[in-house]
Amino acid sequence: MTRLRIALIAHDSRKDAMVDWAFYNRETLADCTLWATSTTGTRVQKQVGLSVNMLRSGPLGGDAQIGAMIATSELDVVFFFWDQLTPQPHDVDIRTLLRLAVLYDVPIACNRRSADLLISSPLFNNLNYHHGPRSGHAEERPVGNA
Ligand SMILES: O=C(CO)COP(=O)(O)O
Repeated sequence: MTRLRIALIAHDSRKDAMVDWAFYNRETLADCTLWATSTTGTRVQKQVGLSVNMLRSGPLGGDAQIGAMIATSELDVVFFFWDQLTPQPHDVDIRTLLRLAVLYDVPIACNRRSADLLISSPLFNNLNYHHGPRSGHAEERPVGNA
């Protein structure tokens, strides 16, 4: 079975939650290839002991790198613990990442309970297929399909 390719991202106020969540799910995550924005990834690597491929820090382009990886089918799942109460200087990059995840039908969990549901889903280990952009859109479904 090919390893799932996962991105981990957390805003500062959500990093403790990400570390806690990654620790709880460390056995599952250890079987995946992990990518992360650098501050998030450094904490997960040091505090959980998982091996993480580091991208740039979010404000320095890390979210944009993850968006580009989604567009080139290099990621299967994104866990993004997002702070909804603090303005982010790189908000435009964050929105691009979210837009591309939706466009490319890549599962993305933006809070802890969604992350819990996603990682515990019976479908989790079968997420490394890719539809390509727009495939979920009604106008591209075969005629006759509900
Ligand atoms: O800003 C981020 C996501 O938008 C996260 O970046 P860091 O992991 O480098 O803090």
